[in-house]
Amino acid sequence: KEQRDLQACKSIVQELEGHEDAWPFLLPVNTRQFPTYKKIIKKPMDLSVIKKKLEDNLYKSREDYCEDLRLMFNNCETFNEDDSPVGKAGHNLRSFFETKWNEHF
Ligand SMILES: Cc1ncccc1N[C@H]1CCCS(=O)(=O)C1
Repeated sequence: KEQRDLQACKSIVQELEGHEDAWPFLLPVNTRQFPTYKKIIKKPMDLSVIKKKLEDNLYKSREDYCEDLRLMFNNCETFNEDDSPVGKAGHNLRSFFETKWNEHF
């Protein structure tokens, strides 16, 4: 049922936010600090936006929500080297997310 899905998606976001490798994803990337980001990444996404969209009921389905999380991780891989601190955090948090996703659904 959709209501149960929404609750599961909210709890997954909370678990991601509490993960030690969530620090690069808690807020939108600062484009003053990373001036090329807007040019390279066409659709920025972060955990604060995903959380807001959940709260505002903007996701049509759990797949819609999952798409935003995968967009966030793919943006990270596009912009960051795999062996950089942000790149490593992205790989770790993605793995944590996919595990939680499979636990719930
Ligand atoms: C996810 C991401 N992709 C590309 C560049 C930067 C980031 N995240 C930043 C978020 C604020 C802290 S930081 O500036 O160290 C890292």
